[in-house]
Amino acid sequence: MSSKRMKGVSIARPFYYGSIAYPLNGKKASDADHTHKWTVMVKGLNNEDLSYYVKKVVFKLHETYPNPLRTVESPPFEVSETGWGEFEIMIKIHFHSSTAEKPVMVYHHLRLHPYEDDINGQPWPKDKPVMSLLYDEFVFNEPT
Ligand SMILES: O=C(Nc1ccc(C(=O)N2CC(c3nccs3)C2)s1)[C@@H]1CCCN1
Repeated sequence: MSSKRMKGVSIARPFYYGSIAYPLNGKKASDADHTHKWTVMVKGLNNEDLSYYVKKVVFKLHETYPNPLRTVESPPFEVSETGWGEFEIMIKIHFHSSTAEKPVMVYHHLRLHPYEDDINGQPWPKDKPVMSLLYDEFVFNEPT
């Protein structure tokens, strides 16, 4: 493959972002009110290493969290916390200068609770995690 970047070509790279939340079910947390532990993340498909083109990811948590702006400069690009509620998390993905791409900003609504009962109508098991992951693609455009 030519090492010279071909003009007028777009390259799409898949990734997903979102959260996985686990009920604490009374287990220890930094704060007695915290009912869940959760992780918000940006991942490549099949655990692809995004650091080939992602330089860092900034997660902006709710302002009540200490140091709400969390910068992650190496994979895994994720932040784990405990808490009691659901809120919007801003995620800003920065690329290596070699890609000459502007940062990408996405918003994720942290989910701790399932939308409804389990798929077969049973109540959601109290220790079952809640995943909310969305698929997207970075599109790198070659200069024309
Ligand atoms: O929940 C919601 N907003 C939330 C903001 C922050 C939340 C949270 O969980 N935590 C703050 C964090 C800490 N507090 C002190 C030390 S760390 C643990 S929840 C909204 C309002 C109702 C519906 N959604």
